[in-house]
Amino acid sequence: MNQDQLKQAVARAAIDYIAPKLEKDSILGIGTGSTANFFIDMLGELKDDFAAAVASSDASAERLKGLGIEVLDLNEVSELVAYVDGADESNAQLALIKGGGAALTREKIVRAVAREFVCIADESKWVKVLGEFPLPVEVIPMARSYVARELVKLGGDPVYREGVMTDNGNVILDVHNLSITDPKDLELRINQITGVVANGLFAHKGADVLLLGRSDGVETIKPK
Ligand SMILES: O=C(CO)[C@H](O)[C@H](O)COP(=O)(O)O
Repeated sequence: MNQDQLKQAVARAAIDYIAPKLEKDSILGIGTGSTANFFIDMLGELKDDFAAAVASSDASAERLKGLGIEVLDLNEVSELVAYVDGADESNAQLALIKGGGAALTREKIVRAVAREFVCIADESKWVKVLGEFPLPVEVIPMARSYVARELVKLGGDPVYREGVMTDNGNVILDVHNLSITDPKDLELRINQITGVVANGLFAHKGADVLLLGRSDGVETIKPK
């Protein structure tokens, strides 16, 4: 199976996982990226079984609306039955790196409101130690150089993602060459740098379940 087929398989597994949890008034949180897109496209099948969705990006919101799924502003919602999204890396504790698609801040906010985070990923995202994928950090534009210098002090090599502006009007620094042995600690340290809006470590609130697509099937993984 190629990577896209694995992504489709985990999207299908997420539909099967979510379907029994949906009630007529349920609101679902939906993430961003190519794996999330496969999920969104299949979610059309269930659109009469839940009330509405909240999306972590404008792109996902448009895709959902295109299928006739109502999209709500998060401020209108007090709880999401689940949040379904992809990841750039996951370790065995289901601490994640996210933000390859620059949507990390909204993803963190939507995830915070969700009862359960169902992560969907192909096996290329499964790692022993997080950090081979450069860690995205969303930064207020005027703080970019200052934050970059502070990230160097933490041992990383930040690279400005040129030409990219987030849905919140900010910029992204991708931090290379980190070996993240304590994701919870690093998540807090980076958040403490003035000018950082959010970083792509989902360690304090990681995934509750990972549906991991392998060539021999989808594995359901709970945090170690
Ligand atoms: O965090 C994300 C977007 O900000 C995505 O979930 C992550 O980049 C994975 O993307 P894909 O499913 O396309 O591999």
